[in-house]
Amino acid sequence: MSIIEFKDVSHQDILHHVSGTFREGRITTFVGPSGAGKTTCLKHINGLLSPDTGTILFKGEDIAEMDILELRKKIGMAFQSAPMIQGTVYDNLNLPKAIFDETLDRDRAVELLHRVDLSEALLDQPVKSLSGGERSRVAIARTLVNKPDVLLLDEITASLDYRTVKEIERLIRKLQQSYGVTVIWITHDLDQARRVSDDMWFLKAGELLAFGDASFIDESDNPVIQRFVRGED
Ligand SMILES: Nc1ncnc2c1ncn2[C@@H]1O[C@H](COP(=O)(O)OP(=O)(O)OP(=O)(O)O)[C@@H](O)[C@H]1O
Repeated sequence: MSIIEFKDVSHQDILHHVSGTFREGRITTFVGPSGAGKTTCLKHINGLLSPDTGTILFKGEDIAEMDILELRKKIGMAFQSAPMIQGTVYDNLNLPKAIFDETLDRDRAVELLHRVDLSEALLDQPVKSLSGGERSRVAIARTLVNKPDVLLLDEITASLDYRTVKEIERLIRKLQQSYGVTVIWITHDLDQARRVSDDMWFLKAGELLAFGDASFIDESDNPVIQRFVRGED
């Protein structure tokens, strides 16, 4: 079943009549050349950007009609450059609650750290003392604070070393399998996309050329996709 659907979405000169679905409980990876519109699509899903024309449905409801803060409770987002505020790990995990004038229980904060395989000893550490991999995990834990149905992740493993990249990949899979969360993410690494995707969306120059089961990336007879796979684009 689809959890999010784009219906004929256009945005400035960046996205052109994009129509496609994201299946519930799956990991979908955006692939395609630089500047294809991947990040722009992602930002449309949690209302950071709005379509000029067309509609985006979340569980059948037009997100333009939804309360934006409620939408962002249901759709958590972490960027590569996940902005961390100065302060402790707890301060950062508390941010999504603070937006609603609420406070995150410390017990819940510890539980979130465990979910991303971090020790509770980190809770009162300043974030600036963390390694890149630990920061990525805190960024992911922060997206889980409001128990979202969907996680949006943009390039969260860029600039991490190979071993840490693999650990974060395992974590993404674990979150999907253990909690049934739908993951929609972007990576520039096609091998990584193959390793971690159930589904893919292939974008080129703002057009969605293919979407669905990830196997299409290696089986497509579309010359544009074939060139991308050969590393020629
Ligand atoms: N705020 C903006 N105003 C105008 N153009 C923008 C804006 N943001 C992005 N663009 C342009 O839109 C196009 C798509 O950008 P986007 O970042 O969505 O692509 P992408 O596929 O994520 O690229 P990359 O893989 O390089 O991150 C690019 O040509 C970019 O220069």
